Amino acid sequence: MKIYEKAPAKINLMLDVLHKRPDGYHEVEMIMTMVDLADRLEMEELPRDTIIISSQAGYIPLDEKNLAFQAARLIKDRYNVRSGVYIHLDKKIPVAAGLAGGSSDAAATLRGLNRLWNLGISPEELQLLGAELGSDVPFCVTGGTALATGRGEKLTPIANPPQCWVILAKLPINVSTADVYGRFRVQQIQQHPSAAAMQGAIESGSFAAVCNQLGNVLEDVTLQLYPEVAQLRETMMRLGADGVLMSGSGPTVFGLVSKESKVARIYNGLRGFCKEVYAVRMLT
Ligand SMILES: C[C@@](CO)(OP(=O)(O)O)[C@H](O)COP(=O)(O)OP(=O)(O)OC[C@H]1O[C@@H](n2ccc(N)nc2=O)[C@H](O)[C@@H]1O
Ligand SMILES: Nc1ncnc2c1ncn2[C@@H]1O[C@H](COP(=O)(O)OP(=O)(O)O)[C@@H](O)[C@H]1O
Repeated sequence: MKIYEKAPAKINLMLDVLHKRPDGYHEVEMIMTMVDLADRLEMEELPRDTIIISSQAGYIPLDEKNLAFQAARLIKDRYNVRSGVYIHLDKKIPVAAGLAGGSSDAAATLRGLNRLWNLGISPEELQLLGAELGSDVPFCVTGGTALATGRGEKLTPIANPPQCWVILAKLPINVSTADVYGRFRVQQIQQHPSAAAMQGAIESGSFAAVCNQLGNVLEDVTLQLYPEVAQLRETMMRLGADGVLMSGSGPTVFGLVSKESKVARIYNGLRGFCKEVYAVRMLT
């Protein structure tokens, strides 16, 4: 039997860092949602006690460094599953981009193997397993739109933002999340974005209000390291996106656009500047 799972990318509509914790992680407040740009996973049971990963993408690890491998190993160990699994990853989400591609693959693996092996694990338990793999994995398990606190693993589902187009642009730079958090200094932040204000904007259903509340304190770090990302951000604004922000630790910059008539112009304008551009819908 084969099981298929879709692993969508996330964007952070707001991201604030409160402080660095004694365990080295940062306490955050984020509002995250999913967009319709997704990896596709195919999972098939193997009689032997082994985990095999393949992918059409030549640039991700296929061994135990792969987050899908780690998710399969975790679920096998925790639930004493003797059989193995073959997982094929059809990668569409850019890697190390601030879009949680690896985390979403891990979450899709947890969901898929729960079905493949009839384990009956609840979504809450899958989220707890996900937290052992990475801070963004619990959100990717259930998706939707959520306020994430703690190191990102404590989730409160909230309303979906008003439907719109999301234009994503990624320059050929790989950003390390650990490096960006490592360089972040909370005392250098002059204006913190507000989770409450973003939640209010979303609940009001006003697209303009959502655009006004976009904010990400990690932008300062990544934009300073890579001035070309700042340029890309400005270009997206100039081309007429209604709201622009860097997602997560970057370097992907996204623009929210309400009018379909503007999408092609912005998309084509960016393509002159950046090879990887996607125009997708929010997954609401
Ligand atoms: C910044 C965000 C925003 O959604 O996303 P990405 O840019 O990675 O997509 C997340 O906080 C990333 O979550 P994730 O990529 O799962 O991070 P993890 O694997 O848990 O941690 C990688 C490293 O980032 C740092 N880290 C991560 C989360 C956090 N709240 N504080 C941290 O300081 C730690 O140094 C950790 O060793
Ligand atoms: N299934 C996977 N897909 C993508 N990257 C993966 C995967 N498994 C492990 N990785 C590694 O995880 C790192 C971060 O990848 P990714 O999740 O795409 O970044 P981000 O969290 O910034 O969105 C990369 O260095 C990549 O090699």
